[in-house]
Amino acid sequence: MIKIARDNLAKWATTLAVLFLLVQVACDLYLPTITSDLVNNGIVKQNLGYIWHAGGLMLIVAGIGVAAAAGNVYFAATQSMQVGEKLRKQVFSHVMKFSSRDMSKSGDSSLITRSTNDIVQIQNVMMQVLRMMLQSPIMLVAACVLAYIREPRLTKVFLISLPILAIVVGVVMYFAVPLFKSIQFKTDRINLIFREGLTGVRVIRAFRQDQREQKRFKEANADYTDTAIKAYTLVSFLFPVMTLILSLTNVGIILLGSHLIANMTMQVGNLIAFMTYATQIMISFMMLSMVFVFVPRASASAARVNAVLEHQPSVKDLPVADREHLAEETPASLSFDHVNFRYTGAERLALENLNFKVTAGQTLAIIGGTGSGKSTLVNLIPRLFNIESGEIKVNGISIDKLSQQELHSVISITQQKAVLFTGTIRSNLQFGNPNATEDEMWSALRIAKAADFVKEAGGLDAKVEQSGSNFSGGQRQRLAIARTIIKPASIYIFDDSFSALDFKTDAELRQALKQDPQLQNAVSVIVAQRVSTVANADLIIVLDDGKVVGQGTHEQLMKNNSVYQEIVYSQIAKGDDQNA
Ligand SMILES: Nc1ncnc2c1ncn2[C@@H]1O[C@H](COP(=O)(O)OP(=O)(O)OP(=O)(O)O)[C@@H](O)[C@H]1O
Repeated sequence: MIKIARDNLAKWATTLAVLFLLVQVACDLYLPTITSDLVNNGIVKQNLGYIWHAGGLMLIVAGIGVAAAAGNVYFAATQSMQVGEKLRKQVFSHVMKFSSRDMSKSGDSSLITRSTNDIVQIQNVMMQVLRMMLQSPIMLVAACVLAYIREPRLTKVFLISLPILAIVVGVVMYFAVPLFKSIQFKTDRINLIFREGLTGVRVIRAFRQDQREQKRFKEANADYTDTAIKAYTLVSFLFPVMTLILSLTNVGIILLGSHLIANMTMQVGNLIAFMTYATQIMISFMMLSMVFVFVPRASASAARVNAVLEHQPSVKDLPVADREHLAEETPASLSFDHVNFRYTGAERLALENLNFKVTAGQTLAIIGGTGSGKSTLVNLIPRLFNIESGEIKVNGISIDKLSQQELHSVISITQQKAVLFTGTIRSNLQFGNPNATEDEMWSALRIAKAADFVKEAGGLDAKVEQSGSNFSGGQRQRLAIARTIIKPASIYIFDDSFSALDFKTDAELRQALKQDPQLQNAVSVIVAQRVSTVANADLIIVLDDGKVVGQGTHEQLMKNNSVYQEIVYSQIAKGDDQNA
């Protein structure tokens, strides 16, 4: 919390908030003294002039107090909201640097809770600190001193009430603080189930698992609600108990005070002032106790946000001085030299001893069964993961020596699951190339066989809903392909991007890609399950369980590779391979 406050609160605004607060506290503390003097010297002595004088002074002091409170609220609110804004920005831009491994480590639903709910907790506590939490200890100490100065004999009452109050607050905190901390983790769980339910709604319905999912959500929701009820009930219990203690304290003060007044050893005004100070002491104590509830909760949130901000992305760039750069005139090429890769914590290598080189104008195809490592291989090219040993070169330079930004600027990729963003067709294509002209957009859409349905949908400004849900799976893939080819790059990667296309469209699309001048000067990497998609490639790599079991052209592999032959024959047998 302290680190977040130090890094994100503007010093001048925070100082002003504290200064306004001090003025407000001074006014609040001065008012009972004026009231006491007004009663003792004005009302009791029937001195009208003094009453007018003290009344006027009261109005001025109260006015200054209100103005100072307004100033404090303004700076406390703007500062705390800006802390929230800065933190959300920092978390978002830091998470953007995360590799797939970093993302899966934190969990995306937890990252969402951290950047929303946790940051709200922090900003609320910042507000309370700048508003009440600084005020209460100052008020508490000052009111005790002033009450003692005004009437030391009455302070005996506090010797009983304050320890009782401290015990009540301590007991409540002991039980409430762990509950508040666990609320954050339970919010994560609700978000996780909610997200899975929303993204998998069709699957859930298709498998008739609605009841099971609803039960899972109901349990997590009930668990969260139970904890929240317990935590807030405990805290709410504090207020009536404190009010009771405050009332009893006032009764004690009145009993003792009336005795002193009857003995003519104390003035009525002093009793009124003392009671006001007593109320201020009790209220400050109550506010201070809230510090012990909300600060630990926000500290737990701050620790969760700091954990994200301090997490070092597993894929890091070399220091600027050690980096190499891509030369514009270098022809495109991609090479793997004795590359081994293992997922973190895995016992076995996911990819073993990969060796190949493809140059400008060539197509590399990767084929293999489910889980053989095809996507893993292509994800190594943009360095989404670090390899264990060996070397990958793009345009002749080792990818470890390039900044990720520079590397990504020459790679254009369509992932296995086509991801579109909320907006329009135009904004999605501009993701690939922000400077693309309308002609270039239509050309990319034509090559990707997407122009017809885009025209029908209303053209480039047709809406794309969240995740492209208003388009079919095949349409989404074609739009993702158009976005890939509109980007000028040296390496084009299509990770199983043709799987949702029918054979005819698949063949037409590959033909169109072959004729595209941009792709003719680049390396194309195609991952596929269908032999028809890969048959014309310059180099085909056959993967099986992370190992290269065949490497060559379609003709070479048909002659001497049993695994490839098996794939081809199984597809012919199924009638899949009409175009091979
Ligand atoms: N993030 C990950 N962490 C750990 N293991 C992973 C991860 N991603 C994939 N794997 C494992 O690596 C192996 C290869 O997976 P990969 O996704 O590369 O296969 P694939 O050939 O692309 O499969 P498919 O054709 O089904 O898409 C699988 O055994 C998979 O379980």
